[in-house]
Amino acid sequence: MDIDSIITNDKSSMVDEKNSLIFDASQMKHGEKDCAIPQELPAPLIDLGGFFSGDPTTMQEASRLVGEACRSHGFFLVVNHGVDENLISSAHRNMDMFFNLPLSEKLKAERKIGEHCGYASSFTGTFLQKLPWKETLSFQYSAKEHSSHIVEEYFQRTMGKSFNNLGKVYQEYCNSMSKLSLRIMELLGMSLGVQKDNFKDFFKDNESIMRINYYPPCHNPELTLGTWPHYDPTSLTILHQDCVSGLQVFVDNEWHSINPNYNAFVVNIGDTFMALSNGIFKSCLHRAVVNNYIPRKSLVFFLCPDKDKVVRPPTELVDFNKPRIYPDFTWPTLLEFTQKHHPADTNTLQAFSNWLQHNNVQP
Ligand SMILES: C=C1C[C@]23C[C@@]1(O)CC[C@H]2[C@]1(C)CCC[C@@](C)(C(=O)O)[C@H]1[C@@H]3C(=O)O
Ligand SMILES: O=C(O)CCC(=O)C(=O)O
Ligand SMILES: [Fe+2]
Repeated sequence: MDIDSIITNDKSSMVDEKNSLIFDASQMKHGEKDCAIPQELPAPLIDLGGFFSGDPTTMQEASRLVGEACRSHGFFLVVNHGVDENLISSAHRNMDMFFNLPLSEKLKAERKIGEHCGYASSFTGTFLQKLPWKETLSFQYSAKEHSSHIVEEYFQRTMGKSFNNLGKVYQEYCNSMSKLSLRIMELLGMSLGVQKDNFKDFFKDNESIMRINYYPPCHNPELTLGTWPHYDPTSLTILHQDCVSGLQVFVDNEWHSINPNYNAFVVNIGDTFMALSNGIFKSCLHRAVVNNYIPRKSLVFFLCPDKDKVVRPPTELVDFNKPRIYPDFTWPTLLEFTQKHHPADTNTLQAFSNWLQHNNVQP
C-alpha cells in the first residue's frame, strides 16, 4: 500500500478530525479570547514611491508618519512599493498549489524538531505548543552574492525538480522583499534620526526567513486562533494578505482588524529591531484569527541580519547615562532561543534577555 493511500491527502479529513476535537477554551490566556468584534484600524498608509521621489516635504511627512506608528504600535502599511503585482499573484498561486498537495508530498519538507525551516501543521502534530489552526512552510533566504539561488535549491532538494518553477517564483519574491526591506530601512533610519544608510548597511547581507501560511476554515473559529498573540522575534516583517481578513494588531488595549489591501504590504517592527532601536521603536503585538467559511493565506518575509552582526543600537540612540534596555546579541542566538527554549510569544525579548544574563551568553 503506497504512502498516498495511507496518508490521505484529504485535507478536509485532517481538518475535520481536528474540528471534532473539543477545544478547551480555558487554555486561552486573557487577551486571546475574543470579546467584541474587533474594529478595523485606520492604519498609516505610507506611499513609498513618494518617499523616494526625493521631494523633501513628502520625505519628511513619510518619516513623521512612520516614526509615530513605530513609536506606538509598531506597524504601518506601504503602497506604491514597486513590487511587481504579477510576482505577488504568482506567489499566491504557488501557495495554493503547495498547500493543496497530498500530505505525503508536503511531508517531504517536514520541519524537524528544533529547526525553523520546513513544513509544519497543527493537523499532523508537528507544532510543539498549543495547536494553532494553520499549516506553514518556512525556508531560508540570503541576500549574499554566493547564495543567490538558495531558495530554488531548497525546493529542488526537498521537493524535487518538478518544483523548479515554484522555487524560482519564491526566489524572485524573496529578492524583491529583501530590496523592499532595505528601502524601508532607509525610511526607518530617517525616522530615528540616524545616518541614512546605517540600518540599510546593517541588513544588506540579510539572512532572512520566508514563510507561507495557510489557515483552513474552522467549525468553531471562536475557540482557536490561526497564530497566537505574539511579537515577531525577527527585525522587520513584510506581510501580504490574500483577500480574506484575519490579521489583527493589539493597539490601545484592544484587538483591531487590518483589512486586506492587495496593493499594500503590512510592515511591522519585530523584537530584534526594537532592541536595535534601543526600545524607541516598538515590536508589534499581533495575531491571526480564522473563520468558518473560507481558507486564508499570507506571505510573510521576516528580515533578519547576517549571523555575525551584533544587535547593538547606534550611538545616536543610546543615552550613556542610562543602562541599556537589552544586552548585545546576535540573531542566531535569539532564533535558537525561540526554537529550543521559548517559542516566540508576548514576552520573548524579556525572557531572552534574562536567559542571556543567567547563562552569561556573550555575542
Ligand atoms: C523566527 C520565527 C519563529 C516563528 C516564525 C519566525 O520566522 C517569525 C515568527 C515566529 C512565530 C510565527 C510567532 C508565533 C509562534 C510561532 C511558533 C508560530 O505560530 O509559528 C512562531 C514561529 C516559529 O516557528 O517558532
Ligand atoms: O497570517 C497572518 O496574517 C499573520 C502571520 C504572523 O503573524 C506570522 O507568521 O508571524
Ligand atoms: Fe507574526
